[in-house]
Amino acid sequence: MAEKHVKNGISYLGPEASFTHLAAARVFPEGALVPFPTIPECIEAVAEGRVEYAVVPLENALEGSVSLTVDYLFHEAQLYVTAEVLSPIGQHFLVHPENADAESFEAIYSHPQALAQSHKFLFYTYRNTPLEQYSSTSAAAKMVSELPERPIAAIGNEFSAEKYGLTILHRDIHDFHFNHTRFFVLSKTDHKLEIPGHEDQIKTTLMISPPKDDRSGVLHQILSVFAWRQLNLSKIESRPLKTGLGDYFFIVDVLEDESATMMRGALEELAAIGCEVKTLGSYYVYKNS
Ligand SMILES: O=C(O)C(=O)Cc1ccccc1
Repeated sequence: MAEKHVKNGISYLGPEASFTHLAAARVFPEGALVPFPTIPECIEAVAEGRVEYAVVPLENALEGSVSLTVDYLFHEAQLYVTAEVLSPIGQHFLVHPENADAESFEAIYSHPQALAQSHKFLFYTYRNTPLEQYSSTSAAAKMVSELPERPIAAIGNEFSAEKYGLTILHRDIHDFHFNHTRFFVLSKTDHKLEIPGHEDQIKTTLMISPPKDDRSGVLHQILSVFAWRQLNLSKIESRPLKTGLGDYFFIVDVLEDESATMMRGALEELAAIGCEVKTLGSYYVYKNS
């Protein structure tokens, strides 16, 4: 098992029973999982060597990228992706059992992604109730469990309901059925987590900064590097470089190992056309049920 080799623990966005905790438990079922209150703190813990791995949410099928994670990986830390965990996400409306019959709620707390994923339900059912952003779904659930005297609610998963003794007042309130989140398992060293049960397809994530001269057709040039080599892309996204309006870098997921001949050629050619490439490494996908 992977955790036999994990000496120093695994950071995740806590507290217990967050979606990130469930993702971390998929790849490290018996690992020393250490909760941190924010995503940057999880990433810093692994960058500074206080833990060996960090598990962080990267992208949600309904809401898109978690920009905090993407930007931190690009601007702040040189870390590698050792695995991806793909988890189905079910959002529920959680209340303290003492408030299960409340007519209305003072406020609804959750992680911004969870609030956004449940937007339609909240709009049609609790239009006049303030929505309050919280550091994670499980932190919101924990808080609701500690304040029975306040008629407040949290949005989170079934495990939070169980762990913190909450009642599920409304089940499956996320707006679209296909609600999945991708999580990255990060490390300071470039390697693949290889434990039983991964998907066959290998992936490589690259962060590509185009040449500074802003010449026309540069995105086309970048894409052709992959196209003529028949390297399939499963994602391309632009993020601000934060150097000026209109300056972007591209996050590209390629369905190939970075050590493959075609990939090495692609990386060389990207450098030759003036791109700066930060590779996050190659990894397998682990599906969570
Ligand atoms: O808040 C959590 O539980 C997290 O782990 C972050 C998150 C929030 C919503 C969907 C997926 C991950």
